[in-house]
Amino acid sequence: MVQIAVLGHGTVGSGVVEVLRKNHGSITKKAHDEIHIKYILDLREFPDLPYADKFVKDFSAIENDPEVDIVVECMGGLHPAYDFVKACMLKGKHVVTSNKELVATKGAELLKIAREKNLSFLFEASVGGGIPIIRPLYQCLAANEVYEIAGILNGTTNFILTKMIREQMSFQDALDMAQKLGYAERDPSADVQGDDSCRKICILASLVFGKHVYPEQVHTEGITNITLEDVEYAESLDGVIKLLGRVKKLEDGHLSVMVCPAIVGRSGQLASVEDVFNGILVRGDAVGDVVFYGRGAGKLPTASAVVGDVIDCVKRLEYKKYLYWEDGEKGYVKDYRETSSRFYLRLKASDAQKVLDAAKVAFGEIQEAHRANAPSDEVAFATAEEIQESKLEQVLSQWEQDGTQVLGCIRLFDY
Ligand SMILES: NC(=O)C1=CN([C@@H]2O[C@H](COP(=O)(O)OP(=O)(O)OC[C@H]3O[C@@H](n4cnc5c(N)ncnc54)[C@H](OP(=O)(O)O)[C@@H]3O)[C@@H](O)[C@H]2O)C=CC1
Ligand SMILES: N[C@@H](CC=O)C(=O)O
Repeated sequence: MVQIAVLGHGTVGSGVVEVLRKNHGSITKKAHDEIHIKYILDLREFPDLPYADKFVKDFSAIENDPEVDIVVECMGGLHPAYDFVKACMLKGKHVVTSNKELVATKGAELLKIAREKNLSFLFEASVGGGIPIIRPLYQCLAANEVYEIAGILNGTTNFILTKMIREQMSFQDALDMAQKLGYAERDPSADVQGDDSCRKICILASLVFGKHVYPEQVHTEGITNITLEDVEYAESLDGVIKLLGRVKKLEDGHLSVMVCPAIVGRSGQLASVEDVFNGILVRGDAVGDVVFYGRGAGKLPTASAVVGDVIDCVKRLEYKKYLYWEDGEKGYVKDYRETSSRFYLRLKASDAQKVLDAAKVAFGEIQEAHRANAPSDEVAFATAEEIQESKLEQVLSQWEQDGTQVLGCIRLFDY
């Protein structure tokens, strides 16, 4: 019998317990051993649960119990999650976590400890909720030189955007719903400001390219400035707005990594990913394009990934399969201002035609965008060519000085 402890009994932790209890028989067969939950750590009391006797409030009971083989961390946040996970590993316990903030920030260090101590440190649920993506990347696609990953990596924001686009629901109402459904982070600003997607693209980039990419190296924009007007203009360009995380390997060996709202073409591979679903496009030199799709958040989908890791861990208590990446370094991720994209711009100017003429001079060919009942002082267009970010900043700053107001600026990506 393998004894485990679950840290945190919120959305994910309670889902993990539920799945382990509900599917106990089949999980035992697949793990070739019985998995027994010895402790559940939480700050709250759960006296009415049939497993109320397992709750503890003192972490040291778990840390110091040599019978606990695997610790499943579902508390979230960096502290005390990092301190607890590290302490458990130093005591020789394997760790499974759903905590992307932990992996994106401390992954290289914790993977090093795992290797030194001959332990598993697994985190399938940290990216894409219930979608298998970590294991396919380091196992099934290991033959490839992966050169690009782009994905809708956050269920909450995709849910909000879908509600705004399909039902004209307000941003706040959609966010409230996502919180009630257990999709959002404890502090939902991490979802809507892009930090959650940033952590996830950091994990994927670190795993695929072998060197830690830290969240502070990644230019990150959220969806808080996206309006229903932008949604309508995007439709006229035959596109749809999605929050994307993207990493590309550049020819000089550096990475371009970014999180931002983007207009993707309706016929592209990510446009139809709606609601809480995530879609992750991986480009490999042998396989070509592969898209992973499924529920990116929520209690049971996430528990599915966590429990899958627990089973894998139990099967490998003796023979580890190491995940690994090195510490990162300054300059590894290219300054986003040196990269280029196509852009959609929405502007307010007293002389709209003058702005369109100036746009053609600055950016070359443009495609005008339209929406019903647009005021006469509003113009919107997409550039046909890619523009370097630093050049765009210069042009927009000059226009603002000349009295043109930038109401919207969104990249266009070909996925
Ligand atoms: N929700 C989702 O769909 C997904 C979440 N994740 C990740 O999984 C992790 C957990 O998320 P989620 O379950 O949604 O979060 P919740 O806030 O629902 O659950 C966290 C639980 O941990 C408890 N907790 C927090 N700190 C401590 C502590 N110091 N000691 C004991 N218990 C503690 C909380 O107790 P209390 O409430 O009393 O503070 C709460 O019960 C996060 O890292 C999240 O990013 C990953 C994929 C999907
Ligand atoms: N808040 C996250 C939860 C899963 O990672 C999301 O909405 O995607």
